[in-house]
Amino acid sequence: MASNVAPSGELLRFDNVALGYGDFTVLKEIDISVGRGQVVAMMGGSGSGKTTLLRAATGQIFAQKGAIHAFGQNLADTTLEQLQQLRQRMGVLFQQGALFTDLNVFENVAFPLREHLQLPEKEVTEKVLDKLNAVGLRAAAHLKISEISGGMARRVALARAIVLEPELILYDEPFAGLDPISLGITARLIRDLTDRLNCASILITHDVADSFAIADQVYIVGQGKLLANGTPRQMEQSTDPYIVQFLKGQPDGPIAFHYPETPAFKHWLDTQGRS
Ligand SMILES: Nc1ncnc2c1ncn2[C@@H]1O[C@H](COP(=O)(O)OP(=O)(O)OP(=O)(O)O)[C@@H](O)[C@H]1O
Repeated sequence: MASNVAPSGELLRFDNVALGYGDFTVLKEIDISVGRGQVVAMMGGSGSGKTTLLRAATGQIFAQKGAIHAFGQNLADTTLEQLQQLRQRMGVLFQQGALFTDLNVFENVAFPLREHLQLPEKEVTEKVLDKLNAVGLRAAAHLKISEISGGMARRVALARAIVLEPELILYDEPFAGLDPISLGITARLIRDLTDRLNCASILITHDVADSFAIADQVYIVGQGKLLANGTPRQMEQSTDPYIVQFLKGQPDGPIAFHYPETPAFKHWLDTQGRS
């Protein structure tokens, strides 16, 4: 029983976890702990398994080995109903946080409230305007999605992700494709929302400068495992060649450009008659 109870404030925990698809293991020996009030950056090269970590945190895939606890509950031991209840305590912001184009800004943000809660209309209005205010778009509530910019659409998607006041918010590359100013604003916003909602935020990101400016903890994955974790300052002081290459964006170093050849690839190549 004791192992089922999260230490105070711990919202997500990975213990010696291996993750993958079928018999393919993407990551192994992963230990992660995310506490209330923390902003955590998950970094790593392309294909290193960042999205896979996010899928595991939301129970879309399960650990091949080890245990994943969200809100103190082992995800592998939950019923589908329990898993859905846990997911309601999470907000997920995908890179393409698709908005409903036939609904205006207000109705997009109101959507999860109407789906999950039976609230009086006055309360819906209050909650939606409050979240739109938090992302600086209160006065855009009436606009159609076709009338707002791409950067604004991201912020509407963010307001929608937080409208149910999740305890854990997962962001898949929240900075991708943003200009430097919007990027800085979005980073600040993630920090402020985390503090204001007293939730935890996990960001998958490639952006070192802006995520380091707001993160409490950084995890770097690569070569099938967790390469490093610590505060941004500890990462900056690392002399590990992989970390140095990753943080400086250097083309030459231990990070391979080529996707590794797997048995499945070799088998496919054989069937092409080109081995
Ligand atoms: N549904 C799937 N089935 C099989 N393999 C998958 C699946 N999704 C991802 N993979 C493989 O898992 C590995 C990690 O992919 P993942 O999407 O987690 O990487 P990532 O770090 O998020 O990459 P990027 O930064 O390029 O988005 C890759 O080798 C990928 O081919």
